[in-house]
Amino acid sequence: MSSKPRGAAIRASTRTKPTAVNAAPATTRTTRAASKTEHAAQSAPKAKKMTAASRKPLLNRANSVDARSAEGGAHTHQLPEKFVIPKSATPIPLPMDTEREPIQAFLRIRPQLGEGGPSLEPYLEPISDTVVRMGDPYSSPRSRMSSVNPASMYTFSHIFPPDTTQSDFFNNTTLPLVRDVLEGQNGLLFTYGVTNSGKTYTIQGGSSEGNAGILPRTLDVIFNSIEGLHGDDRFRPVRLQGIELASEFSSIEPTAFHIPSSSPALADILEDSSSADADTDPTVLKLDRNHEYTIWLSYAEVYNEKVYDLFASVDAPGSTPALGPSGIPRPTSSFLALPVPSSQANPLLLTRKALPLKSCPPSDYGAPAGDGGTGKYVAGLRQIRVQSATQAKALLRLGQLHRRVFGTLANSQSSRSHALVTIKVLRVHRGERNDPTSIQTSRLTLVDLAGSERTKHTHTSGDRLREAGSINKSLMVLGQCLETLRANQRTVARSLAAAGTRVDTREVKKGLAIVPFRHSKLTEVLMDYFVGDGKAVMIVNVNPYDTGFDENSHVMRFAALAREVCTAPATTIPRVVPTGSRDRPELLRARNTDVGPHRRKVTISTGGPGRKVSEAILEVLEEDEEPGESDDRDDGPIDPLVDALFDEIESLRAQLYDAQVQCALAEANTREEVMEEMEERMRSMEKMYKRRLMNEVLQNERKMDAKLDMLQQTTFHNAPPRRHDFDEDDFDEIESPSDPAEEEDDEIETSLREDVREAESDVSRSPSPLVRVAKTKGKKSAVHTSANSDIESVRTMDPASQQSQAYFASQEDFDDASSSEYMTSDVLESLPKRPVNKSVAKVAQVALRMPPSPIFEADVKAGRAKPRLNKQPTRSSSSDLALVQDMDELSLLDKADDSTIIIPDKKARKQAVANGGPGVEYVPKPGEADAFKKKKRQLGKHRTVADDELEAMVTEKPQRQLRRSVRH
Ligand SMILES: Nc1ncnc2c1ncn2[C@@H]1O[C@H](COP(=O)(O)OP(=O)(O)OP(=O)(O)O)[C@@H](O)[C@H]1O
Repeated sequence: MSSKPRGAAIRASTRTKPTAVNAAPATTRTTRAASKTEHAAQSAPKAKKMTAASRKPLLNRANSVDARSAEGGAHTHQLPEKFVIPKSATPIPLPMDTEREPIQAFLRIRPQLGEGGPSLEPYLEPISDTVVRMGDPYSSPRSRMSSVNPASMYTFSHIFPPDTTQSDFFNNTTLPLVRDVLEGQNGLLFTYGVTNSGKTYTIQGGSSEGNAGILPRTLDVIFNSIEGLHGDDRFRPVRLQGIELASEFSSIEPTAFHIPSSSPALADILEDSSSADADTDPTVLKLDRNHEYTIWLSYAEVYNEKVYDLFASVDAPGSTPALGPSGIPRPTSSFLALPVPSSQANPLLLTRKALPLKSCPPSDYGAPAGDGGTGKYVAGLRQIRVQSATQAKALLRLGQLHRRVFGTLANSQSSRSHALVTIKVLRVHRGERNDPTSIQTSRLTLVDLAGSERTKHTHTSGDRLREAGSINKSLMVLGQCLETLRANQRTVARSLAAAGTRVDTREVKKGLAIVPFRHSKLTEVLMDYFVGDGKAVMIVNVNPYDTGFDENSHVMRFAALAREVCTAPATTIPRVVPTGSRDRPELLRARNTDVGPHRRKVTISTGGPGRKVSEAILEVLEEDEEPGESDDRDDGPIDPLVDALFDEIESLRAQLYDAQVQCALAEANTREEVMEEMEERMRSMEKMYKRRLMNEVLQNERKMDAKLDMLQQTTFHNAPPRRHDFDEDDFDEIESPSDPAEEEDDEIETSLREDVREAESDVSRSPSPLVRVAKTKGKKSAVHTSANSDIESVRTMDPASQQSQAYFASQEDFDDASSSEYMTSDVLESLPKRPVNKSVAKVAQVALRMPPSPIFEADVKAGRAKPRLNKQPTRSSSSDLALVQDMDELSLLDKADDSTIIIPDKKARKQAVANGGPGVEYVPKPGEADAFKKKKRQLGKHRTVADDELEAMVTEKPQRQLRRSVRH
């Protein structure tokens, strides 16, 4: 074992050289790091040489904005105004600490994709390149449901607008970490955000050219940079930091690929040709060429609070090589090579085993035995050596396929597990390649966290609910760890400030809170990055058009919290688990509710444009880690009570969700019932109004017919109208609905009765000849007086009324019965009030244009009546008179008119004479026919005479007949 602190010295000398990319921040950092490492080199004990990532004080790095602008400014596209980031006048100061480095939080805003929805307003507005304002678009004033302030400001290390290219994003967030890992430092990068916010796109990238994410770019840059510097694989990494002699299966050679069987295999179904190498990143970092590098990959997922190896089934070397559809050699997997069963009855059973977490032995860190390690490793996680970026990408694709197989296929586009890709770099000086103690180990872990959505937005149940619960729990624990770390760091800072340089660190540490890393597998795996050394970068992905404003606000608050946490040497102290809590079985039971293998069926269905649609039914068996396999040594703070409380929170969350679902269902049911009731009501109302309308139409028709009859009688009949023709019974007949079904509806009946009452009052108000007949029976002496007064009143009327009055008055003069009061002005006035009256009014108007009856004319000629027509001449009074004369002749000559019938009216005459009292007798006028014309009664025949028909009948027919008579 060499006693020279060569590793540190070489690192220092390497890092003084500026790299080709991102030179400015590298220079700044290198200078300080060099002096620190030189100092460390002098004091570092020999044993520390095994520790690849020696604890170096990290400095706050320059924000990547400068680098970005130095590269010529990537954001040349036209952005929506909201996303044009103004140059910040006052840069937001990041917390500076020479001993610690805060977690860097970058915000990436997802663009609005053509998702078919309306163009929405984003609720994020960048104020500067580090500050963003977030305002709830749905709450002004503040929404009842929203638990966050309507508008909040959040500060990030840098904000990347929606049009940031993958290349820019990588250069400014991940490239410094890649350089660090190649230089021996650990790094952690994790994406955080709600579902569909672009986390996977950021890590893995899109399918089109130039859209490769930070993971493939990282691999490209690493292999570009170590070109010609590959080491051998005599040693391999174990655990977190350890190294051991490599076994023969630790790497996959290009020749180790084999051709799959001829029957369709899972791989054929799952293979996504779009994920082929679309593009590669050409960036090359300048490295110390005295070193050799070997790169190792591991791929784990944390699903339902269990850790699984996504490379678990990758085939060992010696298999037949295989080529993927894109022509790129690919590793194979015993799972994916399995042929898909043709029958659905026998699903393909895949089994995988959860891996336990164990504490790293102190020797891995070069610490003396008895000292606790700072981190945990996944026991049994395969670490595979890769020799090219292509090979590494193919291997990762394989892991991704495994993730898909075991993931939620129903939710295949969404990550339901946390995926952790760890790239381990073993670096050794060429001159010391045989000395395992001189090998440096560093690792970069890229984590694609599952979406932090709330269950209520994803309508999850069953397995999905379980997944969501696990995701939320792990993220919640992560947040609480960060919160506790921040609080502890503040406590330490306050103690240091208060006590000056002389402070008992043991006393300070006693006052620190326990960081609850062990309450979630995710935080347990990542613990080393937070309490050990290295650098952590958090990428916050946000979709500002997403409906989950509240969830995004929580993400932003989480980011704000993370930015205040510094990654530093452990601030936690090992605590002995309280003995009492171990004896509390209910707490332990609460913690181990998920014990036992979990079985679920998965249907994989793929296809699409240009691809065959295939389906495979799998049964997935997820076995737990062996009891006792997990490292439960009291090397870290753990309190079962806290664990139980976390579980309680989860179960309460599930209950809350259930309650919300119940509420939503109840609300939906109530809405549906109300809707149905409303619809039923609407239907019955519609029915009722239809019936009512029909009744009204029928009623109007009857009324019109009755009034037509009445008009006909009063126009052509010289005898007093018979009560039978239009009396109360007729109205009763009109009133009472003929259809018994109509009586069902009380409302209609009431309405009808009102209508009829109105109609009755109309009728009673109108001086109907029939009514008057009833009233004036035996009052013949008054007839002429009344007639005279009416004649006088005509003079004061308007021309139209005068015309009607004149006509009826002349009729009255002519009639010897009490027909003196026909339709007077008040009747006509009342006509337009109701539909029935409108019709009657029309009839009346037509009747006004009718020629006077021949009987009336006879009276006129005999000088017994003075026609008002002469007194009140109308437009065509002379022609009317001529027409009347002609009609007189015509009616006498042509008795075969089919529209009228001649009936003797002896009875009516007799009645008139009888009514006239003693001494009254009927004197026929010269030429007067002993008959009257009566229009055929149409009432009972259900035939309605249209207005125009009636008019034609009344006006045109006589003219036609007149012409005929002239011809004769
Ligand atoms: N910056 C971007 N530019 C273009 N498209 C993007 C961008 N970010 C995300 N997308 C697209 O948005 C969709 C959702 O992204 P992605 O799957 O990465 O979300 P996610 O946060 O990983 O979701 P989940 O947590 O459910 O896995 C994808 O179709 C992706 O291609």
